[in-house]
Amino acid sequence: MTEGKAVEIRGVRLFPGWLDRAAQEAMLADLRQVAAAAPFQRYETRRGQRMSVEMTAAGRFGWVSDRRGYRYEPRHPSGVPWPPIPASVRAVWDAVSESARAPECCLVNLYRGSARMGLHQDRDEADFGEPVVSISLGDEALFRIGNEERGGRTESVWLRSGDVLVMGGAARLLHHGIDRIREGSSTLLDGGGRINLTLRVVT
Ligand SMILES: O=C(O)CCC(=O)C(=O)O
Ligand SMILES: [Fe+2]
Repeated sequence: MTEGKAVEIRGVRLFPGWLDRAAQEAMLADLRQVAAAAPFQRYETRRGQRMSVEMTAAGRFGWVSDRRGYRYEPRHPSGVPWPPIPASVRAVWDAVSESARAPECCLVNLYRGSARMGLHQDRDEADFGEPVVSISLGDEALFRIGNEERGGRTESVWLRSGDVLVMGGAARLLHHGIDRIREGSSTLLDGGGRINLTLRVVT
């Protein structure tokens, strides 16, 4: 782990290049095991649209979506419990979250091709005093940061492989999303694409 200095954008703290290449590869190996136990899925929304991002999770809870809506669940849709959060991932939380609690969910997002994530707030958790910690692996992604209210001006920043970002404090409920991935900008993932991890305290 290489400790860089934080850049702040609207209170979101970005640590560029927090993980070096070897640490990224080790984390990816851990995530392959997570995905073997709890395979990636493209969830349906309540309105019946398939999300472009493939998802899985680790930890006590995983975030899922289907025709009943979205929520945290203690099991993968197949019925198996989510695998534990890898120690390599947990170490990042311990280093940057400034939280006294342990993360209860590591949501794993896989972006391939034209996958994107629209502007949204992370607000399915019980305690907004706890931060969300995000880790980027693989292709670069254009991350858009908005406001607590809907609408208004936004700012964008490219997230690169190994970058870590913390949305906490006054920035916890800012709208954010991924406009697009720069395909082929990283060689980390076989077959290209980007994995994003978000660590959250759920209860
Ligand atoms: O992929 C990212 O960097 C952001 C993911 C995100 O906002 C989420 O999973 O809630
Ligand atoms: Fe989010």
